[in-house]
Amino acid sequence: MASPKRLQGLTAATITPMTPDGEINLSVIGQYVDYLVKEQGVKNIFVNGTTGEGLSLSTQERKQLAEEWVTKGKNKLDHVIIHVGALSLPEAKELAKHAAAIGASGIAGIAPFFFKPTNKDTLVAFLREVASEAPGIPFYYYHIPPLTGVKIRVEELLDGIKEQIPTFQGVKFSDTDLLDFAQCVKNNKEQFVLLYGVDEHLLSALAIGASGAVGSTYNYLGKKNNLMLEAFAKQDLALAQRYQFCTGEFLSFVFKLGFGVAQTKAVMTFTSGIPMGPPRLPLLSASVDFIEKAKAKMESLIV
Ligand SMILES: CC(=O)N[C@@H]([C@@H](O)[C@H](O)[C@H](O)CO)[C@@H](O)CC(=O)C(=O)O
Repeated sequence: MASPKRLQGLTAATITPMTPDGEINLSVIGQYVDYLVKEQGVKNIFVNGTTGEGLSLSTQERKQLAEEWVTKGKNKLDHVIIHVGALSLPEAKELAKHAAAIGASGIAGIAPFFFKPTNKDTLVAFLREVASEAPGIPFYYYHIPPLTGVKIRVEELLDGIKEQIPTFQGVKFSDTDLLDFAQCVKNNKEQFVLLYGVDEHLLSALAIGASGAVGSTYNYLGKKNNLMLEAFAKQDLALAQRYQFCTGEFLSFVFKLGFGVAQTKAVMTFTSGIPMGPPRLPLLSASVDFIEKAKAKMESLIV
């Protein structure tokens, strides 16, 4: 996969489509790529992450999905980043090697979260081993402490990391600690790509200097968020705020109903018309009541 430019703008954290009986459904991925590009204006994807239920998939399934996204994204997408993080180092390394071999444009990894690294050095040691399996493509650290419980500050992690991991390219920062994020930007903006991952706060992160964003809502609110990025670039803060409030209005509505990956699958199904199927246990499908209410809310959104 050609990666002509540094990753910037929006990256959709892809959903893993599943059949009604819970198998991965590769047959709709081509249609999904076209939907992102044509309907949402999103040309970067982050595969097998949180939204993609990556940690609930087998290694074989993760490889199949990575291959399908790379194949179907060819000549259509700019960046296909494959999340290869796993609890087991050999598994993460195998996935990293595989992603490089199939032509992914980059890989990303979370901190292991059962036995956790307790300091920066052990985290870097783990990430270095993973990244070294894919020496020809960029590596991104996926920081998501609400889910991993690993709270090592990214500001600290980035200090000297390029000497340890030569392919280190940036961070997907899925946390609300904007002080840590700001320090990362202040110290590393020229060198690294700093992608923000809490969609409802993206405008704040842009003000701090984020290079772009990775998130679940860019699957179905990509167009509106692209307009927010445009307004921000033109220094039209009032318009950018209206777009941010629009995402916020939808999310604050669905948060009250109960919102996570299962509900994201349902929202994407009714928005795109592409069947995303059920989530995998322990997640449970969104209720009919949720779907009806979320759909009505989505249809009522105005900027
Ligand atoms: C915890 C979580 O799922 N966070 C999402 C957000 O996009 C999130 O869905 C959104 O901000 C709504 O809260 C992303 O950061 C996750 C993500 O990018 C991924 O799927 O890898």
